[in-house]
Amino acid sequence: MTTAELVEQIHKKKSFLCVGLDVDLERIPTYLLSEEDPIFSFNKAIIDATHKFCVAYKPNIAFYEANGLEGWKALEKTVNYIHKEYPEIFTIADAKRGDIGNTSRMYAKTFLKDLGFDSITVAPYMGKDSVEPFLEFQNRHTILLALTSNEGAFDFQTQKVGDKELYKKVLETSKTWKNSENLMYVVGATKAEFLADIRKIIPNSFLLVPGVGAQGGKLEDVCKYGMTKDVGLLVNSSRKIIYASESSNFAEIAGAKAEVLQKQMAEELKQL
Ligand SMILES: O=c1ccn([C@@H]2O[C@H](COP(=O)(O)O)[C@@H](O)[C@H]2O)c(=O)[nH]1
Repeated sequence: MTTAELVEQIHKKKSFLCVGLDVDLERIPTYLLSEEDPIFSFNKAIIDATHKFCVAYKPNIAFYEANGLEGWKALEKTVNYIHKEYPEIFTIADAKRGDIGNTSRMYAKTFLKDLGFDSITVAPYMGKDSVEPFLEFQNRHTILLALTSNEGAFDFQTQKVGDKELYKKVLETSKTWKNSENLMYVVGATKAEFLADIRKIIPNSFLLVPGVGAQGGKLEDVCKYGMTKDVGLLVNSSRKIIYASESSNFAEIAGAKAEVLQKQMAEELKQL
């Protein structure tokens, strides 16, 4: 999907919500566990109930890998289902990969070609040659970790390297890489106050913003400091939506939670 198509969808749905599909078998309704593929059954119900209110889905790959081969099969079925039934929706493999060039090339092939995700999260730590193999894919997006939502972000990312914080170096340096137009960045909603500075370096890039909901980040703050004229934001919420209810109406309740966020986003979009 191109960025222009993503922006079009955001305006059409009045939403920049990304629903995180972090399926934990210990948290899904127990009656689903007797189904042939409980992970896919859960995802399908969540997707069918929330698709009207969101523009992106983000399965975090850890939750699939943790279930071995069955998990990988469920991941593949989930991304195929989204692309077949709701082709207007942007898909994010939250895999946080990155390695020496020839290894990164394999990660990129797996997620962006074979599984067909529109984007993948990548760690910048190993530098240019670890990220550029992901950037080669046309109309696919590499979402580089810039300033993450967790407390540990202060261990390295906000520390100065020379005269500048590491996360700022990541933003500045990554702009010089080949096919950098295919870059987006992760910035945690819990670090919204950093967004004004971040926008000085990357005024137009799309940001994936996790941390609204369970981690306490505020949508209003993210919009105040991070929104661009083309919106420039995909705000993720996972647990607060998909585990809002553990009973048989879990999907309906997830839909209602997603709608609440969508309505807040529609209000924010009026200010553009
Ligand atoms: O900085 C980051 C990067 C990724 N994540 C991931 O996003 C979701 C957040 O889930 P919630 O349940 O809405 O807290 C999850 O998959 C994280 O691994 C992040 O939180 N922060």
